[in-house]
Amino acid sequence: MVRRVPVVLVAGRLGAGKSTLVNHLLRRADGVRIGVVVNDFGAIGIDAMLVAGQASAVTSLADGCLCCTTDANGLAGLLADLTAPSARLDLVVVEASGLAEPSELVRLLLDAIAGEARHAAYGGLVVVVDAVEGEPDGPDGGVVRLADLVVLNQVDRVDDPGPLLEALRSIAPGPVLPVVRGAVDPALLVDPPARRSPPRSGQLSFDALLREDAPAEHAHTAWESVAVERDAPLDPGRFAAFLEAGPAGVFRAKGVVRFPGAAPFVVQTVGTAIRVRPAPRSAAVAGARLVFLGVGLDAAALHAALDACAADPEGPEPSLLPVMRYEESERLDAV
Ligand SMILES: Nc1nc2c(ncn2[C@@H]2O[C@H](COP(=O)(O)OP(=O)(O)OP(=O)(O)O)[C@@H](O)[C@H]2O)c(=O)[nH]1
Repeated sequence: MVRRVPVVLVAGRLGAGKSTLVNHLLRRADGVRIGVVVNDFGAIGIDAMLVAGQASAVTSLADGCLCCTTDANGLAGLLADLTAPSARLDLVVVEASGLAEPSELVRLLLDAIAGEARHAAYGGLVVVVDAVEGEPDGPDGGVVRLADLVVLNQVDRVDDPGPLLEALRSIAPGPVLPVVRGAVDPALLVDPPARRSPPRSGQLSFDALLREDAPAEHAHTAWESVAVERDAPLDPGRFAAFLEAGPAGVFRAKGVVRFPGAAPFVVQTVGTAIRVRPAPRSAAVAGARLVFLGVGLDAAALHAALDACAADPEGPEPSLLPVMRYEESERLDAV
């Protein structure tokens, strides 16, 4: 089965806690092999030094701001190396300098995925906001509006993070996670090895996700998952519109979906980034099996939304175009 390695961008202003978050991910990796690209502004490479020794692979772009790196041998080349099957990494985290422009970083990453870094997948833009300094109406507001996941860090340093949390939730398109010392569970970003496909060929990891759905075991972990199954095919247009709208609180979604008159598709989303590919033969579904990961999920609303995506059983076969727009190329070697 084709395997792509998610690449997560971690941005946020100076001192927000990006390095702390990356280090937390590395410490909590629990078997997940993480590669880190650190973008230090200036040639000293302090941040790279601070994460070195914990990551499976650490690479530093010490020559300046990551968003200025546009040559093919820059970010794209690095990501191509780190996500190659031979590197055997599960996740790559790019820690941007506090000076990098996140929208440019996302563009660079997507260009890299479309080009040289063909084994990479978009893993999301994580924006770290400092609970003391963060002002959604200030400079952070613009970045927060782009984030697939907002991490409200340093909540231990304020008496009541509630108002800022509410303000961020009102402008962020994705979930907002309040944490101390960047304590984000890596399982929110990537499937942990124990939950990945077992050796039996073709079985999909979301099966394991359904089984091992127990995020509450970690006190600091505030994310949750909701599984939705449907017996009847979905309408491609309605389902695509549902994903494009970005269901409230959802950071990642994955599963298998069937549309009228077509073989099943594997669907994966990070924020509003959607990827679709034909499902392996073993993934037989009559309608849909989906798992949503996020913060503050409304299970009833997700179930109702999927109900509203049902195809009209009496109607003509709908066009697959709204979904096929998101089909990823199958030019990868099977790995
Ligand atoms: N009290 C408290 N301190 C924190 C927390 N998170 C990070 N810090 C501290 O805040 C300072 C800045 O954290 P970093 O992780 O270096 O921030 P950064 O965003 O990587 O900073 P730059 O690399 O300069 O952009 C460090 O001294 C951390 O130890 C937190 O949740 N609570």
